[in-house]
Amino acid sequence: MRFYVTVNLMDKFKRLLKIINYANPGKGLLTAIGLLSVLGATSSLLFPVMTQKLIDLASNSGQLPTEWIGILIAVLLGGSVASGYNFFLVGKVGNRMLVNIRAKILAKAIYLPVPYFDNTPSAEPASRAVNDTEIINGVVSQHFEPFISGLITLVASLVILWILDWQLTAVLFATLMIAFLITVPIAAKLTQLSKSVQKEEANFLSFITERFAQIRLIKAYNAEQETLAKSQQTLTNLYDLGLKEVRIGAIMAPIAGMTIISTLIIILVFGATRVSQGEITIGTLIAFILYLFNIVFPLIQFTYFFAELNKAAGAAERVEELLEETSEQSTNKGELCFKPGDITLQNVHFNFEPKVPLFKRLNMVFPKNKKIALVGASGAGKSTIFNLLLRFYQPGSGNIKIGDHSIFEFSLEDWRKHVALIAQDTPLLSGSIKDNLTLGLRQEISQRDLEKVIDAAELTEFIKTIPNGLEAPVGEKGVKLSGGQKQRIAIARAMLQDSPVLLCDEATSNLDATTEHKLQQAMNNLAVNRTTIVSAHRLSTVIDADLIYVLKGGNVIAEGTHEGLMKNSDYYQELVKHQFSALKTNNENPQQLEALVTP
Ligand SMILES: Nc1ncnc2c1ncn2[C@@H]1O[C@H](COP(=O)(O)OP(=O)(O)OP(=O)(O)O)[C@@H](O)[C@H]1O
Repeated sequence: MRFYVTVNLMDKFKRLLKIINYANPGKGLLTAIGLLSVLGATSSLLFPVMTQKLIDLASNSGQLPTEWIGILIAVLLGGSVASGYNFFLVGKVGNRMLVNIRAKILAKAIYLPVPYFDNTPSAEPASRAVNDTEIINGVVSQHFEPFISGLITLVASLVILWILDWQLTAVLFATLMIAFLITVPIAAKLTQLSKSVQKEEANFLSFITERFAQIRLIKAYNAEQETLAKSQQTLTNLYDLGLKEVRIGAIMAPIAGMTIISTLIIILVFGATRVSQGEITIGTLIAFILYLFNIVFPLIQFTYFFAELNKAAGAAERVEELLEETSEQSTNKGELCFKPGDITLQNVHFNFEPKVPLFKRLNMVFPKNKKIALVGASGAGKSTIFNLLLRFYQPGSGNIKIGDHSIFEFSLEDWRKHVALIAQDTPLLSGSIKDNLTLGLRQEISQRDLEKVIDAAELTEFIKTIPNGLEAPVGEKGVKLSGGQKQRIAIARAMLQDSPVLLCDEATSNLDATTEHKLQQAMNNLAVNRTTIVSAHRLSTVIDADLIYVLKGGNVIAEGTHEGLMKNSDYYQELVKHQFSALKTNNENPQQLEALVTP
Protein backbone atom coordinates (compact mmCIF):
# COMPACT_ATOMS: atom_id res chain seq x y z
CA MET A 1 0.00 0.00 0.00
CA ARG A 2 2.84 2.36 0.84
CA PHE A 3 4.29 1.78 -2.62
CA TYR A 4 0.95 2.63 -4.19
CA VAL A 5 0.65 5.78 -2.08
CA THR A 6 4.14 6.90 -3.11
CA VAL A 7 3.53 6.29 -6.84
CA ASN A 8 0.18 8.01 -6.62
CA LEU A 9 1.72 11.00 -4.88
CA MET A 10 4.51 11.21 -7.43
CA ASP A 11 1.94 11.24 -10.23
CA LYS A 12 0.06 14.06 -8.57
CA PHE A 13 3.22 15.97 -7.97
CA LYS A 14 4.29 15.55 -11.59
CA ARG A 15 0.87 16.65 -12.84
CA LEU A 16 0.99 19.74 -10.71
CA LEU A 17 4.56 20.54 -11.71
CA LYS A 18 3.57 20.22 -15.36
CA ILE A 19 0.85 22.84 -14.97
CA ILE A 20 3.13 25.05 -12.88
CA ASN A 21 5.76 24.82 -15.59
CA TYR A 22 3.09 25.56 -18.18
CA ALA A 23 2.11 28.66 -16.24
CA ASN A 24 5.67 29.88 -16.65
CA PRO A 25 6.37 31.20 -13.14
CA GLY A 26 9.88 32.43 -14.06
CA LYS A 27 13.10 30.55 -13.41
CA GLY A 28 14.81 33.49 -11.66
CA LEU A 29 12.02 33.82 -9.13
CA LEU A 30 11.94 30.08 -8.48
CA THR A 31 15.70 30.02 -7.89
CA ALA A 32 15.43 32.95 -5.46
CA ILE A 33 12.62 31.16 -3.61
CA GLY A 34 14.70 27.96 -3.46
CA LEU A 35 17.71 29.82 -2.04
CA LEU A 36 15.65 31.71 0.53
CA SER A 37 13.96 28.44 1.57
CA VAL A 38 17.38 26.89 2.18
CA LEU A 39 18.37 30.00 4.17
CA GLY A 40 15.17 29.82 6.27
CA ALA A 41 15.65 26.09 6.86
CA THR A 42 19.30 26.62 7.80
CA SER A 43 18.26 29.17 10.41
CA SER A 44 15.79 26.72 12.01
CA LEU A 45 18.44 24.00 11.89
CA LEU A 46 21.11 26.18 13.52
CA PHE A 47 18.85 27.40 16.31
CA PRO A 48 18.68 24.15 18.40
CA VAL A 49 22.38 23.30 18.01
CA MET A 50 23.33 26.84 19.05
CA THR A 51 20.95 26.68 22.00
CA GLN A 52 22.64 23.44 23.01
CA LYS A 53 26.04 25.13 22.82
CA LEU A 54 24.77 28.12 24.80
CA ILE A 55 23.25 25.98 27.57
CA ASP A 56 26.23 23.67 27.83
CA LEU A 57 28.66 26.64 27.88
CA ALA A 58 26.54 28.44 30.51
CA SER A 59 26.14 25.36 32.71
CA ASN A 60 29.89 24.53 32.46
CA SER A 61 31.20 28.08 33.05
CA GLY A 62 28.34 29.43 35.20
CA GLN A 63 28.18 32.57 32.95
CA LEU A 64 26.05 33.63 30.01
CA PRO A 65 28.17 33.58 26.80
CA THR A 66 26.97 36.93 25.39
CA GLU A 67 28.64 36.49 22.01
CA TRP A 68 26.61 33.27 21.47
CA ILE A 69 23.40 35.10 22.39
CA GLY A 70 24.21 37.73 19.75
CA ILE A 71 24.87 35.07 17.11
CA LEU A 72 21.64 33.29 18.07
CA ILE A 73 19.60 36.49 17.65
CA ALA A 74 21.34 37.21 14.32
CA VAL A 75 20.53 33.71 13.06
CA LEU A 76 16.89 34.05 14.13
CA LEU A 77 16.57 37.50 12.57
CA GLY A 78 18.23 36.36 9.36
CA GLY A 79 15.86 33.39 9.15
CA SER A 80 12.80 35.60 9.76
CA VAL A 81 13.81 38.16 7.12
CA ALA A 82 14.50 35.35 4.61
CA SER A 83 11.10 33.75 5.36
CA GLY A 84 9.24 37.08 5.10
CA TYR A 85 10.80 37.96 1.76
CA ASN A 86 10.21 34.45 0.54
CA PHE A 87 6.54 34.79 1.48
CA PHE A 88 6.33 37.83 -0.79
CA LEU A 89 8.16 36.08 -3.65
CA VAL A 90 5.97 33.01 -3.40
CA GLY A 91 2.85 35.21 -3.49
CA LYS A 92 4.27 36.98 -6.54
CA VAL A 93 4.91 33.66 -8.30
CA GLY A 94 1.39 32.48 -7.40
CA ASN A 95 -0.24 35.58 -8.85
CA ARG A 96 1.92 35.53 -11.94
CA MET A 97 1.02 31.87 -12.49
CA LEU A 98 -2.66 32.60 -11.97
CA VAL A 99 -2.64 35.27 -14.66
CA ASN A 100 -0.57 33.18 -17.09
CA ILE A 101 -2.56 30.00 -16.73
CA ARG A 102 -5.89 31.84 -16.97
CA ALA A 103 -4.72 33.58 -20.13
CA LYS A 104 -3.65 30.21 -21.58
CA ILE A 105 -6.95 28.55 -20.68
CA LEU A 106 -8.91 31.35 -22.34
CA ALA A 107 -6.64 31.35 -25.38
CA LYS A 108 -7.20 27.61 -25.68
CA ALA A 109 -10.93 27.59 -24.98
CA ILE A 110 -11.77 30.34 -27.48
CA TYR A 111 -10.23 28.27 -30.29
CA LEU A 112 -11.93 25.00 -29.37
CA PRO A 113 -14.25 23.69 -32.06
CA VAL A 114 -18.03 24.16 -31.93
CA PRO A 115 -18.73 20.41 -31.24
CA TYR A 116 -16.75 20.77 -27.97
CA PHE A 117 -19.21 23.44 -26.83
CA ASP A 118 -22.18 21.36 -28.04
CA ASN A 119 -21.16 18.64 -25.61
CA THR A 120 -19.79 20.67 -22.71
CA PRO A 121 -21.74 22.88 -20.32
CA SER A 122 -20.83 26.49 -21.07
CA ALA A 123 -19.74 27.04 -17.43
CA GLU A 124 -16.99 24.43 -17.80
CA PRO A 125 -14.21 26.59 -19.28
CA ALA A 126 -15.13 29.34 -16.77
CA SER A 127 -14.98 26.86 -13.89
CA ARG A 128 -11.52 25.72 -15.02
CA ALA A 129 -10.25 29.26 -15.55
CA VAL A 130 -11.55 30.53 -12.19
CA ASN A 131 -11.99 27.73 -9.64
CA ASP A 132 -9.36 25.21 -10.68
CA THR A 133 -6.66 27.82 -11.18
CA GLU A 134 -7.47 29.27 -7.74
CA ILE A 135 -7.01 25.82 -6.17
CA ILE A 136 -3.65 25.42 -7.93
CA ASN A 137 -2.64 28.92 -6.85
CA GLY A 138 -3.65 28.07 -3.27
CA VAL A 139 -1.30 25.12 -3.08
CA VAL A 140 1.54 26.99 -4.80
CA SER A 141 1.20 30.21 -2.76
CA GLN A 142 0.49 28.76 0.64
CA HIS A 143 1.78 25.21 0.83
CA PHE A 144 4.55 24.63 -1.66
CA GLU A 145 7.33 26.65 -0.07
CA PRO A 146 6.58 25.45 3.51
CA PHE A 147 6.62 21.90 2.11
CA ILE A 148 10.04 22.31 0.48
CA SER A 149 11.66 24.09 3.44
CA GLY A 150 9.88 21.66 5.80
CA LEU A 151 11.30 18.74 3.88
CA ILE A 152 14.83 20.17 4.08
CA THR A 153 14.41 20.89 7.82
CA LEU A 154 12.95 17.45 8.49
CA VAL A 155 15.63 15.44 6.71
CA ALA A 156 18.49 17.57 8.07
CA SER A 157 17.03 17.46 11.60
CA LEU A 158 16.79 13.67 11.46
CA VAL A 159 20.43 13.46 10.36
CA ILE A 160 21.56 15.89 13.10
CA LEU A 161 19.49 14.00 15.69
CA TRP A 162 21.05 10.75 14.60
CA ILE A 163 24.49 12.29 15.14
CA LEU A 164 23.44 13.80 18.48
CA ASP A 165 22.00 10.59 19.85
CA TRP A 166 21.05 7.70 17.59
CA GLN A 167 19.17 5.79 20.29
CA LEU A 168 16.80 8.67 21.07
CA THR A 169 16.38 9.17 17.32
CA ALA A 170 15.47 5.50 16.83
CA VAL A 171 12.73 5.86 19.49
CA LEU A 172 11.49 9.04 17.82
CA PHE A 173 11.48 7.36 14.41
CA ALA A 174 9.43 4.40 15.70
CA THR A 175 6.82 6.73 17.26
CA LEU A 176 6.50 8.75 14.05
CA MET A 177 6.14 5.62 11.91
CA ILE A 178 3.19 4.48 14.03
CA ALA A 179 1.54 7.90 13.63
CA PHE A 180 2.19 7.77 9.87
CA LEU A 181 0.59 4.34 9.51
CA ILE A 182 -2.49 5.55 11.37
CA THR A 183 -2.91 8.69 9.27
CA VAL A 184 -2.32 7.25 5.76
CA PRO A 185 -5.74 5.53 5.40
CA ILE A 186 -7.45 8.61 6.81
CA ALA A 187 -5.63 10.82 4.32
CA ALA A 188 -6.63 8.45 1.48
CA LYS A 189 -10.27 8.82 2.50
CA LEU A 190 -9.85 12.59 2.55
CA THR A 191 -8.50 12.48 -1.02
CA GLN A 192 -11.51 10.54 -2.21
CA LEU A 193 -13.84 12.99 -0.51
CA SER A 194 -12.18 16.08 -1.91
CA LYS A 195 -12.52 14.65 -5.44
CA SER A 196 -16.25 14.16 -4.90
CA VAL A 197 -16.57 17.68 -3.47
CA GLN A 198 -14.89 19.20 -6.52
CA LYS A 199 -17.13 17.22 -8.87
CA GLU A 200 -20.27 18.30 -7.03
CA GLU A 201 -19.09 21.91 -6.98
CA ALA A 202 -18.49 21.85 -10.74
CA ASN A 203 -22.01 20.41 -11.25
CA PHE A 204 -23.48 23.08 -9.03
CA LEU A 205 -21.70 25.87 -10.92
CA SER A 206 -22.84 24.51 -14.30
CA PHE A 207 -26.38 24.16 -13.04
CA ILE A 208 -26.76 27.66 -11.63
CA THR A 209 -24.95 29.33 -14.55
CA GLU A 210 -27.30 27.71 -17.02
CA ARG A 211 -30.44 28.42 -14.99
CA PHE A 212 -29.61 32.09 -14.46
CA ALA A 213 -28.78 32.49 -18.15
CA GLN A 214 -32.37 31.36 -18.83
CA ILE A 215 -34.01 33.31 -16.01
CA ARG A 216 -36.88 34.57 -18.19
CA LEU A 217 -37.83 31.04 -19.20
CA ILE A 218 -37.81 29.98 -15.56
CA LYS A 219 -39.98 32.90 -14.48
CA ALA A 220 -42.41 32.56 -17.41
CA TYR A 221 -43.03 28.91 -16.51
CA ASN A 222 -43.03 29.47 -12.73
CA ALA A 223 -40.09 27.11 -12.54
CA GLU A 224 -38.37 28.88 -9.61
CA GLN A 225 -39.39 26.25 -7.08
CA GLU A 226 -38.47 23.41 -9.44
CA THR A 227 -35.04 25.01 -9.98
CA LEU A 228 -34.52 25.45 -6.24
CA ALA A 229 -35.59 21.86 -5.60
CA LYS A 230 -33.12 20.59 -8.21
CA SER A 231 -30.29 22.66 -6.75
CA GLN A 232 -31.21 21.47 -3.27
CA GLN A 233 -30.08 17.93 -4.10
CA THR A 234 -26.60 19.16 -5.09
CA LEU A 235 -26.45 21.40 -2.02
CA THR A 236 -27.42 18.49 0.21
CA ASN A 237 -24.74 16.34 -1.39
CA LEU A 238 -22.20 19.12 -0.84
CA TYR A 239 -23.32 19.45 2.78
CA ASP A 240 -22.98 15.69 3.38
CA LEU A 241 -19.55 15.60 1.78
CA GLY A 242 -18.48 18.70 3.73
CA LEU A 243 -19.65 17.05 6.95
CA LYS A 244 -17.65 13.92 6.15
CA GLU A 245 -14.57 16.08 5.54
CA VAL A 246 -15.10 17.87 8.85
CA ARG A 247 -15.51 14.52 10.66
CA ILE A 248 -12.22 13.29 9.24
CA GLY A 249 -10.60 16.61 10.12
CA ALA A 250 -11.95 16.23 13.65
CA ILE A 251 -10.29 12.82 13.91
CA MET A 252 -7.04 14.05 12.32
CA ALA A 253 -6.59 17.08 14.62
CA PRO A 254 -6.56 15.13 17.94
CA ILE A 255 -4.38 12.43 16.34
CA ALA A 256 -1.88 15.11 15.34
CA GLY A 257 -2.04 16.68 18.82
CA MET A 258 -1.71 13.31 20.57
CA THR A 259 1.23 12.38 18.33
CA ILE A 260 3.09 15.55 19.29
CA ILE A 261 2.43 15.19 23.01
CA SER A 262 3.12 11.45 23.21
CA THR A 263 6.33 11.84 21.17
CA LEU A 264 7.40 14.65 23.48
CA ILE A 265 6.62 12.60 26.59
CA ILE A 266 8.42 9.52 25.27
CA ILE A 267 11.48 11.58 24.32
CA LEU A 268 11.45 13.46 27.64
CA VAL A 269 11.20 10.28 29.69
CA PHE A 270 13.77 8.40 27.63
CA GLY A 271 16.04 11.46 27.33
CA ALA A 272 15.83 12.34 31.04
CA THR A 273 16.90 8.77 31.86
CA ARG A 274 19.90 9.13 29.56
CA VAL A 275 20.81 12.54 31.08
CA SER A 276 20.58 11.07 34.59
CA GLN A 277 22.85 8.21 33.46
CA GLY A 278 25.31 10.82 32.12
CA GLU A 279 25.04 9.52 28.56
CA ILE A 280 23.94 12.88 27.11
CA THR A 281 24.13 16.48 28.39
CA ILE A 282 21.07 18.57 29.33
CA GLY A 283 21.97 20.85 26.38
CA THR A 284 21.75 17.85 24.02
CA LEU A 285 18.30 16.94 25.39
CA ILE A 286 17.00 20.51 24.93
CA ALA A 287 18.50 20.63 21.41
CA PHE A 288 16.84 17.27 20.76
CA ILE A 289 13.45 18.59 21.85
CA LEU A 290 13.88 21.72 19.72
CA TYR A 291 14.76 19.53 16.72
CA LEU A 292 11.70 17.52 17.50
CA PHE A 293 9.61 20.61 16.70
CA ASN A 294 11.58 20.92 13.47
CA ILE A 295 10.27 17.47 12.61
CA VAL A 296 6.75 17.56 13.98
CA PHE A 297 5.74 20.95 12.53
CA PRO A 298 6.76 20.04 8.97
CA LEU A 299 4.92 16.73 9.42
CA ILE A 300 1.71 18.58 10.34
CA GLN A 301 2.37 20.93 7.44
CA PHE A 302 2.72 17.89 5.17
CA THR A 303 -0.75 16.60 6.03
CA TYR A 304 -2.24 19.94 4.92
CA PHE A 305 0.04 20.01 1.92
CA PHE A 306 -0.99 16.53 0.78
CA ALA A 307 -4.67 17.31 1.28
CA GLU A 308 -4.25 20.46 -0.84
CA LEU A 309 -2.03 18.59 -3.29
CA ASN A 310 -4.86 16.13 -3.89
CA LYS A 311 -7.25 18.94 -4.65
CA ALA A 312 -4.70 20.75 -6.79
CA ALA A 313 -3.83 17.55 -8.70
CA GLY A 314 -7.55 17.13 -9.49
CA ALA A 315 -7.71 20.76 -10.61
CA ALA A 316 -4.49 20.39 -12.62
CA GLU A 317 -5.92 17.29 -14.31
CA ARG A 318 -9.02 19.20 -15.38
CA VAL A 319 -6.96 22.16 -16.61
CA GLU A 320 -4.64 19.79 -18.48
CA GLU A 321 -7.63 18.04 -20.04
CA LEU A 322 -8.86 21.33 -21.45
CA LEU A 323 -5.41 22.44 -22.57
CA GLU A 324 -4.94 19.15 -24.41
CA GLU A 325 -8.21 19.42 -26.36
CA THR A 326 -7.62 19.78 -30.08
CA SER A 327 -8.28 23.30 -31.21
CA GLU A 328 -10.08 23.97 -34.44
CA GLN A 329 -7.03 25.80 -35.79
CA SER A 330 -4.92 22.67 -35.89
CA THR A 331 -6.01 21.45 -39.35
CA ASN A 332 -5.26 24.74 -41.08
CA LYS A 333 -2.88 25.09 -43.94
CA GLY A 334 -3.47 28.77 -44.53
CA GLU A 335 -1.27 29.19 -47.58
CA LEU A 336 -4.00 30.03 -50.06
CA CYS A 337 -5.34 33.41 -51.13
CA PHE A 338 -9.14 33.71 -51.19
CA LYS A 339 -10.78 34.05 -54.61
CA PRO A 340 -14.57 34.21 -55.03
CA GLY A 341 -16.15 31.44 -57.11
CA ASP A 342 -19.03 28.96 -57.17
CA ILE A 343 -19.40 27.14 -53.87
CA THR A 344 -20.03 23.42 -54.25
CA LEU A 345 -20.93 20.73 -51.77
CA GLN A 346 -19.60 17.45 -53.18
CA ASN A 347 -20.91 14.17 -51.79
CA VAL A 348 -21.02 15.64 -48.32
CA HIS A 349 -21.67 13.15 -45.56
CA PHE A 350 -22.37 14.52 -42.12
CA ASN A 351 -23.79 13.34 -38.84
CA PHE A 352 -24.09 14.96 -35.44
CA GLU A 353 -24.70 11.68 -33.67
CA PRO A 354 -22.77 8.53 -34.59
CA LYS A 355 -24.62 6.33 -37.06
CA VAL A 356 -27.43 8.89 -37.58
CA PRO A 357 -26.46 10.64 -40.80
CA LEU A 358 -28.15 13.96 -41.51
CA PHE A 359 -26.57 14.33 -44.95
CA LYS A 360 -25.65 11.38 -47.16
CA ARG A 361 -23.80 12.29 -50.35
CA LEU A 362 -25.24 15.82 -50.41
CA ASN A 363 -24.47 17.70 -53.63
CA MET A 364 -25.26 21.38 -54.09
CA VAL A 365 -23.95 24.29 -56.12
CA PHE A 366 -24.16 27.90 -54.97
CA PRO A 367 -23.27 29.95 -58.05
CA LYS A 368 -20.99 32.93 -57.54
CA ASN A 369 -22.71 36.27 -56.88
CA LYS A 370 -26.19 34.77 -57.03
CA LYS A 371 -28.92 34.64 -54.42
CA ILE A 372 -29.65 31.05 -53.45
CA ALA A 373 -32.41 30.04 -51.06
CA LEU A 374 -32.75 27.00 -48.84
CA VAL A 375 -36.32 26.10 -48.00
CA GLY A 376 -37.82 23.14 -46.25
CA ALA A 377 -39.51 22.10 -43.07
CA SER A 378 -37.98 22.64 -39.67
CA GLY A 379 -35.11 20.23 -39.04
CA ALA A 380 -34.45 19.67 -42.77
CA GLY A 381 -30.82 20.71 -42.33
CA LYS A 382 -30.75 24.33 -43.54
CA SER A 383 -28.81 25.78 -40.57
CA THR A 384 -26.47 22.79 -40.64
CA ILE A 385 -25.49 23.69 -44.22
CA PHE A 386 -24.58 27.16 -42.94
CA ASN A 387 -22.64 25.61 -40.08
CA LEU A 388 -20.70 23.43 -42.52
CA LEU A 389 -20.00 26.43 -44.75
CA LEU A 390 -18.68 28.32 -41.73
CA ARG A 391 -16.57 25.27 -40.85
CA PHE A 392 -18.17 24.99 -37.42
CA TYR A 393 -18.38 21.28 -38.21
CA GLN A 394 -16.31 19.10 -40.49
CA PRO A 395 -18.03 16.79 -43.02
CA GLY A 396 -17.38 13.10 -42.33
CA SER A 397 -16.54 12.68 -46.01
CA GLY A 398 -16.95 14.63 -49.24
CA ASN A 399 -15.75 18.13 -49.86
CA ILE A 400 -16.86 21.74 -49.97
CA LYS A 401 -15.20 23.87 -52.59
CA ILE A 402 -15.03 27.46 -53.68
CA GLY A 403 -13.93 27.61 -57.30
CA ASP A 404 -11.29 24.93 -57.64
CA HIS A 405 -10.19 24.95 -54.02
CA SER A 406 -11.48 23.11 -51.02
CA ILE A 407 -12.59 25.59 -48.37
CA PHE A 408 -10.50 23.55 -45.91
CA GLU A 409 -7.34 24.71 -47.67
CA PHE A 410 -7.82 28.21 -46.32
CA SER A 411 -6.85 29.19 -42.82
CA LEU A 412 -9.95 29.35 -40.67
CA GLU A 413 -9.48 33.06 -40.07
CA ASP A 414 -9.09 33.78 -43.75
CA TRP A 415 -12.10 31.69 -44.71
CA ARG A 416 -14.42 33.15 -42.07
CA LYS A 417 -13.29 36.66 -42.94
CA HIS A 418 -14.94 36.11 -46.30
CA VAL A 419 -18.20 34.70 -45.00
CA ALA A 420 -20.68 36.87 -43.10
CA LEU A 421 -23.47 35.28 -41.10
CA ILE A 422 -26.77 36.68 -39.98
CA ALA A 423 -27.69 33.97 -37.51
CA GLN A 424 -31.15 32.67 -36.70
CA ASP A 425 -31.05 33.52 -32.99
CA THR A 426 -29.45 36.96 -33.57
CA PRO A 427 -26.78 36.66 -30.88
CA LEU A 428 -25.48 39.90 -29.37
CA LEU A 429 -22.80 40.43 -26.76
CA SER A 430 -22.97 42.72 -23.76
CA GLY A 431 -21.49 46.11 -24.63
CA SER A 432 -22.76 48.99 -26.70
CA ILE A 433 -24.67 48.87 -29.97
CA LYS A 434 -21.50 50.11 -31.66
CA ASP A 435 -19.42 47.33 -30.07
CA ASN A 436 -21.84 44.82 -31.53
CA LEU A 437 -21.92 46.42 -34.95
CA THR A 438 -18.14 46.48 -35.25
CA LEU A 439 -17.53 43.04 -33.71
CA GLY A 440 -14.46 41.44 -35.28
CA LEU A 441 -13.84 44.36 -37.67
CA ARG A 442 -10.11 44.83 -38.14
CA GLN A 443 -10.15 48.13 -40.00
CA GLU A 444 -11.35 51.44 -38.58
CA ILE A 445 -14.75 52.46 -39.86
CA SER A 446 -15.59 56.09 -40.57
CA GLN A 447 -18.63 57.66 -38.90
CA ARG A 448 -20.10 58.32 -42.35
CA ASP A 449 -19.87 54.68 -43.44
CA LEU A 450 -21.29 53.58 -40.12
CA GLU A 451 -24.25 55.91 -40.49
CA LYS A 452 -24.85 54.70 -44.05
CA VAL A 453 -25.07 51.09 -42.89
CA ILE A 454 -27.24 52.02 -39.91
CA ASP A 455 -29.59 53.77 -42.28
CA ALA A 456 -29.69 50.84 -44.70
CA ALA A 457 -30.52 48.52 -41.80
CA GLU A 458 -33.45 50.77 -40.77
CA LEU A 459 -31.78 51.54 -37.45
CA THR A 460 -31.42 55.33 -37.66
CA GLU A 461 -34.75 56.21 -36.04
CA PHE A 462 -34.27 53.70 -33.24
CA ILE A 463 -30.75 54.86 -32.43
CA LYS A 464 -31.87 58.52 -32.43
CA THR A 465 -34.58 57.84 -29.87
CA ILE A 466 -32.50 56.01 -27.25
CA PRO A 467 -30.29 57.75 -24.70
CA ASN A 468 -26.59 57.45 -25.60
CA GLY A 469 -27.45 56.35 -29.17
CA LEU A 470 -24.77 54.06 -30.58
CA GLU A 471 -23.08 53.88 -27.19
CA ALA A 472 -26.22 52.53 -25.48
CA PRO A 473 -25.61 49.19 -23.75
CA VAL A 474 -27.55 46.25 -25.19
CA GLY A 475 -27.41 44.12 -22.02
CA GLU A 476 -26.28 40.52 -21.78
CA LYS A 477 -27.22 38.71 -25.00
CA GLY A 478 -28.96 41.94 -26.05
CA VAL A 479 -31.79 41.63 -23.51
CA LYS A 480 -32.46 45.35 -23.63
CA LEU A 481 -33.49 45.21 -27.27
CA SER A 482 -36.48 43.80 -29.09
CA GLY A 483 -36.10 40.79 -31.39
CA GLY A 484 -36.49 43.02 -34.45
CA GLN A 485 -33.94 45.57 -33.19
CA LYS A 486 -31.46 42.78 -32.55
CA GLN A 487 -32.07 41.40 -36.00
CA ARG A 488 -31.47 44.78 -37.62
CA ILE A 489 -28.20 45.13 -35.69
CA ALA A 490 -27.20 41.66 -36.91
CA ILE A 491 -27.98 42.69 -40.50
CA ALA A 492 -25.99 45.94 -40.13
CA ARG A 493 -23.08 43.96 -38.65
CA ALA A 494 -23.04 41.68 -41.70
CA MET A 495 -23.23 44.73 -44.00
CA LEU A 496 -20.17 46.20 -42.28
CA GLN A 497 -18.25 42.97 -42.71
CA ASP A 498 -18.75 43.33 -46.45
CA SER A 499 -17.84 39.71 -47.24
CA PRO A 500 -18.14 38.07 -50.66
CA VAL A 501 -20.26 35.27 -49.16
CA LEU A 502 -23.32 36.12 -47.09
CA LEU A 503 -25.32 33.58 -45.10
CA CYS A 504 -28.76 34.73 -43.91
CA ASP A 505 -30.38 32.22 -41.59
CA GLU A 506 -33.94 33.43 -41.04
CA ALA A 507 -32.48 36.94 -41.15
CA THR A 508 -35.80 38.80 -41.14
CA SER A 509 -38.06 36.43 -39.21
CA ASN A 510 -38.43 38.77 -36.22
CA LEU A 511 -39.34 41.86 -38.24
CA ASP A 512 -42.81 43.22 -38.76
CA ALA A 513 -44.10 43.10 -42.32
CA THR A 514 -43.47 46.81 -43.01
CA THR A 515 -39.90 46.83 -41.68
CA GLU A 516 -39.21 43.54 -43.45
CA HIS A 517 -40.44 45.01 -46.70
CA LYS A 518 -38.26 48.11 -46.23
CA LEU A 519 -35.25 46.04 -45.27
CA GLN A 520 -35.72 43.68 -48.16
CA GLN A 521 -34.48 46.39 -50.51
CA ALA A 522 -31.39 46.86 -48.32
CA MET A 523 -30.87 43.12 -48.24
CA ASN A 524 -31.20 42.97 -52.01
CA ASN A 525 -28.62 45.75 -52.32
CA LEU A 526 -26.40 43.86 -49.92
CA ALA A 527 -26.74 40.74 -52.08
CA VAL A 528 -25.40 42.45 -55.20
CA ASN A 529 -21.97 41.13 -56.18
CA ARG A 530 -21.82 38.54 -53.46
CA THR A 531 -22.96 34.96 -53.12
CA THR A 532 -25.95 35.17 -50.83
CA ILE A 533 -27.41 32.03 -49.31
CA VAL A 534 -30.70 32.58 -47.59
CA SER A 535 -32.78 30.31 -45.43
CA ALA A 536 -36.30 31.45 -44.70
CA HIS A 537 -39.59 29.98 -43.63
CA ARG A 538 -41.38 33.00 -45.09
CA LEU A 539 -41.20 31.99 -48.72
CA SER A 540 -42.21 35.46 -49.89
CA THR A 541 -38.70 36.63 -48.96
CA VAL A 542 -36.96 34.10 -51.21
CA ILE A 543 -39.14 33.87 -54.30
CA ASP A 544 -36.84 36.27 -56.14
CA ALA A 545 -33.84 33.97 -55.54
CA ASP A 546 -31.86 32.85 -58.60
CA LEU A 547 -31.96 29.31 -57.30
CA ILE A 548 -34.04 27.63 -54.61
CA TYR A 549 -33.09 24.32 -53.01
CA VAL A 550 -35.93 22.41 -51.41
CA LEU A 551 -34.69 20.27 -48.54
CA LYS A 552 -36.40 17.44 -46.77
CA GLY A 553 -34.81 15.19 -44.14
CA GLY A 554 -31.29 16.17 -45.14
CA ASN A 555 -31.85 15.64 -48.88
CA VAL A 556 -32.31 18.06 -51.75
CA ILE A 557 -35.62 16.93 -53.20
CA ALA A 558 -36.03 19.73 -55.74
CA GLU A 559 -34.23 22.76 -57.08
CA GLY A 560 -34.96 25.62 -59.45
CA THR A 561 -36.54 29.05 -59.50
CA HIS A 562 -39.82 29.81 -57.74
CA GLU A 563 -41.67 29.62 -61.04
CA GLY A 564 -40.01 26.34 -62.02
CA LEU A 565 -40.64 24.76 -58.64
CA MET A 566 -44.27 25.85 -58.67
CA LYS A 567 -44.59 23.76 -61.81
CA ASN A 568 -42.37 20.82 -60.94
CA SER A 569 -42.31 20.25 -57.19
CA ASP A 570 -45.40 19.05 -55.36
CA TYR A 571 -43.62 19.48 -52.04
CA TYR A 572 -42.72 23.11 -52.81
CA GLN A 573 -46.28 23.78 -53.93
CA GLU A 574 -47.45 22.30 -50.63
CA LEU A 575 -45.13 24.64 -48.70
CA VAL A 576 -46.38 27.65 -50.67
CA LYS A 577 -50.02 26.61 -50.26
CA HIS A 578 -49.62 26.28 -46.48
CA GLN A 579 -48.02 29.64 -46.26
CA PHE A 580 -50.58 31.26 -48.48
CA SER A 581 -53.44 30.08 -46.29
CA ALA A 582 -51.58 31.13 -43.13
CA LEU A 583 -50.92 34.61 -44.51
CA LYS A 584 -54.50 34.91 -45.70
CA THR A 585 -55.87 33.91 -42.30
CA ASN A 586 -53.62 36.45 -40.60
CA ASN A 587 -54.52 39.06 -43.19
CA GLU A 588 -50.83 39.80 -43.65
CA ASN A 589 -48.89 41.85 -46.13
CA PRO A 590 -50.86 41.86 -49.43
CA GLN A 591 -47.62 42.27 -51.40
CA GLN A 592 -46.33 39.01 -49.98
CA LEU A 593 -49.58 37.22 -50.81
CA GLU A 594 -49.53 38.51 -54.31
CA ALA A 595 -45.88 37.62 -54.81
CA LEU A 596 -46.39 34.09 -53.56
CA VAL A 597 -49.26 33.07 -55.74
CA THR A 598 -48.23 34.87 -58.91
CA PRO A 599 -46.05 32.45 -60.87
N1 LIG B 1 -25.57 20.60 -32.41
C1 LIG B 1 -26.39 19.62 -32.75
N2 LIG B 1 -26.23 18.41 -32.20
C2 LIG B 1 -27.03 17.38 -32.55
N3 LIG B 1 -28.03 17.49 -33.46
C3 LIG B 1 -28.24 18.68 -34.03
C4 LIG B 1 -27.44 19.82 -33.71
N4 LIG B 1 -27.86 20.86 -34.44
C5 LIG B 1 -28.90 20.42 -35.17
N5 LIG B 1 -29.13 19.12 -34.95
C6 LIG B 1 -30.13 18.26 -35.61
O1 LIG B 1 -29.89 18.32 -37.01
C7 LIG B 1 -31.10 18.40 -37.75
C8 LIG B 1 -31.07 19.59 -38.69
O2 LIG B 1 -31.06 20.76 -37.92
P1 LIG B 1 -30.99 22.22 -38.57
O3 LIG B 1 -30.86 23.20 -37.49
O4 LIG B 1 -29.96 22.21 -39.64
O5 LIG B 1 -32.44 22.31 -39.24
P2 LIG B 1 -33.11 23.55 -39.98
O6 LIG B 1 -33.57 23.07 -41.30
O7 LIG B 1 -32.23 24.73 -39.97
O8 LIG B 1 -34.36 23.80 -39.02
P3 LIG B 1 -35.11 25.17 -38.68
O9 LIG B 1 -35.80 25.59 -39.92
O10 LIG B 1 -36.05 24.77 -37.62
O11 LIG B 1 -34.08 26.13 -38.22
C9 LIG B 1 -32.21 18.46 -36.71
O12 LIG B 1 -32.78 17.17 -36.63
C10 LIG B 1 -31.51 18.82 -35.42
O13 LIG B 1 -32.13 18.19 -34.33
